[in-house]
Amino acid sequence: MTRIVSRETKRCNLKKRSNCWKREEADQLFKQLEEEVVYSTGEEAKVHVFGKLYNIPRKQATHGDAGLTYTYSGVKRSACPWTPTLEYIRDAVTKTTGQAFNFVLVNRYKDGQDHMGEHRDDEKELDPFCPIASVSLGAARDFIFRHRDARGKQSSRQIEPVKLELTHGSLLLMNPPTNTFWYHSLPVRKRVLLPRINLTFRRIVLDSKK
Ligand SMILES: O=C(O)CCC(=O)C(=O)O
Ligand SMILES: [Fe+2]
Repeated sequence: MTRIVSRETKRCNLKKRSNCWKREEADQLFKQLEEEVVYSTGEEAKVHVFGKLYNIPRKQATHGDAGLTYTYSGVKRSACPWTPTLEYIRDAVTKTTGQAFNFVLVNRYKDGQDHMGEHRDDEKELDPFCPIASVSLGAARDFIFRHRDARGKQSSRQIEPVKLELTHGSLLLMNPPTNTFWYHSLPVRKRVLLPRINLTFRRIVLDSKK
């Protein structure tokens, strides 16, 4: 695992393993996920921004233990059952990290036009002591972290963003308290023509189980 450093090392606590899965295995996992994952439609495929509903610029699915729900961008999503491939990847991530996960958010970007805006994974139902484990398959994409005090023109501090490339078969661990102090985004990359699937394994505290 490579530790990713910034001047704010203690707070931007990331670890990356580029070759968690070899090329052939990663190809196979991508193919299986394309067959198994059913992406949200209707209300669940939208986000609330300042009281309005918008289509998200990618596809999303949520899977996890029975009964779990997760509110993301103002829309509540319930977890579909684990598929065999998601379970297989989850178990491999648990073996590598020593952490148990009960939920995964799947994001599918059809090409470089699909993206994710700057945000923190700071939902109240997440276990604050558990890292978020991000598995990437398919096209490599840039992933950018910006410190909360260094965003926008009127920012109070000058802290360099942390830029990573998330490649096919890689695993990125976002350890606490990264998501308290750093925002992250997956920007548009017009030259990327191929799809990418990202899985973020999370631990939801069971109080939020309904
Ligand atoms: O696609 C990615 O790598 C980012 C996913 C992400 O930030 C999220 O699911 O919250
Ligand atoms: Fe995120």
